[in-house]
Amino acid sequence: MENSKNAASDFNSSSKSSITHVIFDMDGLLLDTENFYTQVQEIILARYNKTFDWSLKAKMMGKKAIEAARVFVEETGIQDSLSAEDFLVEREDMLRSKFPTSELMPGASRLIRHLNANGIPMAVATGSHRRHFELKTQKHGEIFQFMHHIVLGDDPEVKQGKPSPDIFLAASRRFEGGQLEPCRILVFEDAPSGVLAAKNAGMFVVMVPDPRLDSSYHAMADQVLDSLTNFMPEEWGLPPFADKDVK
Ligand SMILES: O=P(O)(O)OC[C@H](O)CO
Ligand SMILES: [Mg+2]
Repeated sequence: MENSKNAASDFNSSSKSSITHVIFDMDGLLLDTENFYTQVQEIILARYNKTFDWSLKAKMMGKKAIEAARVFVEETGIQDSLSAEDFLVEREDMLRSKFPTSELMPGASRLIRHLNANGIPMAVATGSHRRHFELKTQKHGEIFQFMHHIVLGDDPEVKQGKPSPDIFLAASRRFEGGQLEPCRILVFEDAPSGVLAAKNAGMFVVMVPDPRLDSSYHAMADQVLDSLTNFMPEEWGLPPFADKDVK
């Protein structure tokens, strides 16, 4: 799938070289946390003799917790037995025990360190709320400290979760100098809702999807990679990796 859609090559050179700032999604992009949600949701659905699949996963991932919960109970038809609010309560203990074990996705550390070393301002925009963010990043303070700021799903400026552009526009406003032209921002995302949110904000998006996600979702992204390790900064006018930067 690497570079299976390389729309960067479709852009004129001024667009490609206009990137000055980067915004990262977190779950499933920087951190390998999406499998935790999948495992827990499989367990809960099994109680109702139903199976969790990737068509449902695609509709939930990237969203704020309550928005994803509503999708879960409605799409599976269990809303009369389990409300969205009760679903969140039910999964909480399982998630809280898993999140502190979160690992970085391949290539995340290398890319963040490279952009930081080259003075590229970075932010995180995640649907995760504060309590979950703290648990997930417990082991990764060293990497997240390179972010100029972090916008969370329960931030007051994020009225609606992804695919609304709210979170990316809020992240853009908080860079030095205020709101940037959207074409200067490159977003990294794994979720269909997140890619759409970034496009709704007018930004460029590199999608790094799970291979189980239906490829029809790739069409929205400007570039699709099978791993952050395959990102080539120079395709976006950003400084290239030096040979010494180990993947
Ligand atoms: O992918 P993120 O970082 O926006 O997180 C969203 C949810 O918490 C998980 O899908
Ligand atoms: Mg994500």
